[in-house]
Amino acid sequence: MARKKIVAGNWKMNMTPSEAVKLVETLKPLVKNEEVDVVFCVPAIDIIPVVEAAKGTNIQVGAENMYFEEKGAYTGEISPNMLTDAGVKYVVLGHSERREYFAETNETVNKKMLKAFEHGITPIMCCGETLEQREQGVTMDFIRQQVKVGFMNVTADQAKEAVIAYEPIWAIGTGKTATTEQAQEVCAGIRACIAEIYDEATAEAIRIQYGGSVNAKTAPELFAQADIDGGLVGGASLKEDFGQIVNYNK
Ligand SMILES: O=C(CO)COP(=O)(O)O
Repeated sequence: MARKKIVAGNWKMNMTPSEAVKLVETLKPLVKNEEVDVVFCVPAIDIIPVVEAAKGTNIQVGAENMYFEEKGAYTGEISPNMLTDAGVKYVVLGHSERREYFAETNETVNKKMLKAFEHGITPIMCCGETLEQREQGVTMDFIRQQVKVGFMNVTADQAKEAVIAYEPIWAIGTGKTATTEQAQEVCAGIRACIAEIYDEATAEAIRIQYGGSVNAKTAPELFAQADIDGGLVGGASLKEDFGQIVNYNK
């Protein structure tokens, strides 16, 4: 069975609540595509107004992070229950910016993965190499470790529902998209890694996105690759271009 494409915007630390509502109003008519799951991953404070503004549309709302405990003395953190109660369906976990600036590790990502599944939130787990690692030829070793630790104790049935985003760090926000061949090669490698951990059926079911300077021009070719099931889009998700990216096949 063919996997449904999933195109998610990662707004990062952009858009105040009022700006967020305006952006949803602008994008609402542009992001209709029945062949694609459309997700807006937004800052925590924007979640409630964005869920409200997206009611009755095909837009699903995601968070950009989540804590792995249920509740308690964790000042500043957001729990899975808070997210589901607000209407969140997806959560981005282990984005390279969180790994770099907020000490996120494969182990904390794994704890968050398990919590997300426990609460019925679909994780979008990010992985990806630095330029140095690519040049040293250890791209796949590094990513396999991220995936293997990230999915520790995740069942095959859960993994089938998960999303992995391959985001080469050197391509994020740099305007340097990985070539289609580079992106396809790593996404195929990630799928092979999932087949090793689980089985062929799980590898066939899991959705793998590419992220890193995706734009309206590069999306069609990228998303047409055998192992690329859509994209995680940063900068271009804040503009009308996001509509074209979602409609890459039109
Ligand atoms: O980090 C990204 C999405 O999570 C990619 O960001 P850009 O699309 O801005 O390069």
